[in-house]
Amino acid sequence: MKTLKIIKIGGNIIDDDNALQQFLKAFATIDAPKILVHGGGKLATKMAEQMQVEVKMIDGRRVTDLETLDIITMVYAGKINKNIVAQLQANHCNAIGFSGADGNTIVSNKRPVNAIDYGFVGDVKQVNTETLEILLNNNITPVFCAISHDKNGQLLNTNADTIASELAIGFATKWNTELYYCFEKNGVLEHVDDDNSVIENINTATYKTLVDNKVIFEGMLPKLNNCFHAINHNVQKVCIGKAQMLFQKDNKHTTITK
Ligand SMILES: Nc1ncnc2c1ncn2[C@@H]1O[C@H](COP(=O)(O)OP(=O)(O)O)[C@@H](O)[C@H]1O
Ligand SMILES: CC(=O)N[C@@H](CCC(=O)OP(=O)(O)O)C(=O)O
Repeated sequence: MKTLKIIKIGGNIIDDDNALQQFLKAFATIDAPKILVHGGGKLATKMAEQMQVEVKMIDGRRVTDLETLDIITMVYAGKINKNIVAQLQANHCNAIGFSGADGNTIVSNKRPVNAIDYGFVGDVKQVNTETLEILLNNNITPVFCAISHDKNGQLLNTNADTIASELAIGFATKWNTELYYCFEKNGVLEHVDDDNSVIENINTATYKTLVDNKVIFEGMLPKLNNCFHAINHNVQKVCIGKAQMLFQKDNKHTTITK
């Protein structure tokens, strides 16, 4: 089986021009099939505020009305995605930008309205890998933003961590798939302010204890739920940490196991 690395980067890299440049330079040197997934939530919030559109987040998810959907489409699929693709091209990595609508790669259902109406937010129902495999087999690197579609003409906002885990699951039966979540800390930490307190391995049982003891909270909860979703659906390797974990062998990070 061929190995595929799916790498997700969040706000800490995207919002910092130098960090992004450095990361993309290093990413371009990965001489193996790879997919980059990027968020951009912080920039979308900034843009919405500048345009005086109300920002509403519930449990880390953006309530996405039509105006907000326009903003996130411009920011995620436009500004951030195209900038990353251009910089990868400058680093001799042949990249192509994707939303889930492109090549019908990620189909989702608009989240049903229960207690909360999230608006135009999509829950992934299907990942189509055929087009992506043709690109990967020809040394072309897909770059995904956090947008999917419903196959009826509607774009939907889908969390970037979820896009990454669902893509990984979509590939996992045919490829040896590795999923890497890069964020601003060295991994899941025993003490959130101490970057030296990395928990090197978390499994289903220790995860429960860490949540019960409130060691893990806020944004880390949905991120870890995505990690376990992936590891329980054939994804071979799931890691969380700083981007350096990809490039430096002895860089401490967290590995998720069943
Ligand atoms: N045990 C923990 N270790 C590390 N970070 C944690 C932990 N518990 C909660 N967090 C929080 O989770 C955040 C990461 O989630 P989030 O902000 O959603 O990431 P992203 O960079 O992908 O947007 C960290 O910045 C930190 O504040
Ligand atoms: C539905 C939903 O919440 N979507 C996210 C998508 C962007 C994202 O996930 O960005 P980060 O990884 O940088 O947080 C949002 O609009 O904020």
